[in-house]
Amino acid sequence: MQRNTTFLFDFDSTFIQVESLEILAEIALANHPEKAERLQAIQSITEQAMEGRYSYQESLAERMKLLDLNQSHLTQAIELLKQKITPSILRNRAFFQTHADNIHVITGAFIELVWPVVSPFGIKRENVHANRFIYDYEGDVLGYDHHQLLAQDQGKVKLVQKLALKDDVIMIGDGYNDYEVKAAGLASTFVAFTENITRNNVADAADAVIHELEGLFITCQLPFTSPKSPKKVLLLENIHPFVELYFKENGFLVESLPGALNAKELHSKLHDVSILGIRSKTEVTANIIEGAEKLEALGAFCIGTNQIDINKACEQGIAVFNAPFSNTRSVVELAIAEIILLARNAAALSGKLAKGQWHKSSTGAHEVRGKTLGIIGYGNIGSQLSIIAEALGMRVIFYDIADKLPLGNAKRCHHMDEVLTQADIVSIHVDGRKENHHLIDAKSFALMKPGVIFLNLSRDFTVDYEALNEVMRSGKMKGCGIDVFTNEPHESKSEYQTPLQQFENVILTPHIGGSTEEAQQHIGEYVSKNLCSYVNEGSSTGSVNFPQLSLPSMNYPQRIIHIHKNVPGILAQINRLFAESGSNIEGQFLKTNQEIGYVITDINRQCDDKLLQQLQAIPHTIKVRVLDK
Ligand SMILES: NC(=O)C1=CN([C@@H]2O[C@H](COP(=O)(O)OP(=O)(O)OC[C@H]3O[C@@H](n4cnc5c(N)ncnc54)[C@H](O)[C@@H]3O)[C@@H](O)[C@H]2O)C=CC1
Ligand SMILES: O=C(O)C(=O)COP(=O)(O)O
Repeated sequence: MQRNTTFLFDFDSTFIQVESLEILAEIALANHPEKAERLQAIQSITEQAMEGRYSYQESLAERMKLLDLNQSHLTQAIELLKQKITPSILRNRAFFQTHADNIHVITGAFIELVWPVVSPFGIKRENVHANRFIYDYEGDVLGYDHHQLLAQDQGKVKLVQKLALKDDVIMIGDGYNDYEVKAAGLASTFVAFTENITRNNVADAADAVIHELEGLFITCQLPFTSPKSPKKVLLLENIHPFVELYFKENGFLVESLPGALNAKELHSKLHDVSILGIRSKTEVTANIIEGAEKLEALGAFCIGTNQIDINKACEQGIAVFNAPFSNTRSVVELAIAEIILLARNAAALSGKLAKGQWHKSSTGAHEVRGKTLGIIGYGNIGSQLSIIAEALGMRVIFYDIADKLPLGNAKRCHHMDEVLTQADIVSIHVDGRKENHHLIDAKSFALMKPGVIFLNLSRDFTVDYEALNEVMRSGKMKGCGIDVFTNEPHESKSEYQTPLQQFENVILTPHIGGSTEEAQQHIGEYVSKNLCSYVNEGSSTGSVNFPQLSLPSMNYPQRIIHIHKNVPGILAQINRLFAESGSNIEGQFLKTNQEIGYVITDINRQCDDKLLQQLQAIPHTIKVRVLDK
């Protein structure tokens, strides 16, 4: 970069995506009767001040009068603002760290909010210039320090004047008061930053308009460029907020949507997406995968992967990841709760009392101690349920198609019918493979004992729900707990009808078995880290369809990843091409599974286009990826 350049950054709507005072107002006015009017007034004053149509000094005073702040509002606002850092700022953290001596943040926002957000970027405390609150002895905000230069009209101009910078100065911001610094002759260049908001009069006055921070590197001809153009991540179905933050911090562009998408919407969204994150609702069919040209990895932020066409993902060289045990405990706790409540008729009695009917009775209400729990599917969930049920004094029997070690005193049955005929409670925990369609049908219900309690917290299609309705209608069954339904809605708040709603002793939950904060946080951390290390370094740990390789970090100029159908002789062909091109292999890793061969080669130089084309042309090649150190 040119030496002796100082960069002055605005904070609100530049460093962060929002106006910090507006966020603070949202929090402080949350329960205020005039919330809407006051927020609107604050927004309108901010806008007028930012466009240079209103005195800054008065605008700050007016806005502060509308708020009644205390310390807890500030704490909440800081947490929110940390999540609102502008994406291109976030992915260029290295720029701020490298040039910390020459970067100042100059803002009318308050230091209490600004410092926690900018300090992780290595920006120096003495280079952050902001307003400050004044507090009473109880920590409530009395007001702000009117004497600060930044609280006054032309505050930024006065402040920069006082700094008496000797270097070439570049001011970057979205507001008219940022332009004023250049207009006053205190900066050689004013760069209008429009990633969050575009103000036409500000952009018109600017020497350059940049939509993302990378534009600054080009405008100012700085050799400091972002290492690669950022890859895009699409997150659906309300995935835990940690995930968005994690990907942004790792330099990805992230779009998060609250619901699932249908096939058409998903198809059109995926054209430029490298990583897709979903939960159980989004169907990722063969067609969708075929159309997603840039897709490298797919994360199921849940246990089940039956919603994804895994074979097609293998054919296209797309690695699929899930969280095989992060929500196991949550499902088990719900199942245990349902077993107890149904055994006590509590669901029916609670429903009656909710309607004003007091039905105190012990008839048909039972303890679960000593009762036989029959578990179908003794995997992660089934086996953990077994342990907790035994701890409650239940007798456990189970059936699994795989040879599973019985835990505690649980008894393994060799046929599902043995479980169905003996159990007082039957709980289904099989995986979502296609063969399990209507595993439990009318015949299965016929085998069960009268008064049985039935739970399905696995997948809807494992149970014939028409047959379940019939058996509930017949009165044979004591009750059922159902968490998974046919055609579940895509959005979290929707209407939903099922014939099971007509019965009393039922517990119907909207697929919340794994929906606890603990589970979602753990799933978020587990899956996003695996996805990130796959895309950035090639490690496939945690993948459900790729051979699992945990790789050392990249120490050589390039890592070439060759994904191919698992047929003999490919490795030899790859190595012949490396040898012929004069590349020295510094490290090599190979792992195969039934479908895929996964070869990772670290080489001592940048691979040229010819070599890449040759690697791609090896018969049975699915995909070649190149990772730069
Ligand atoms: N309701 C919810 O929110 C949640 C539901 N789930 C679902 O719960 C189910 C179980 O999950 P995990 O225990 O983690 O899976 P898992 O893969 O650890 O265990 C499934 C077990 O079922 C066995 N199995 C498969 N087909 C069978 C059959 N026909 N008969 C007997 N055994 C059979 C397998 O051998 C395996 O041991 C899955 O369908 C999963 O998608 C998981 C988490 C949350
Ligand atoms: O983990 C699973 O397989 C589940 O069924 C949970 O799905 P969800 O993340 O709640 O959409």
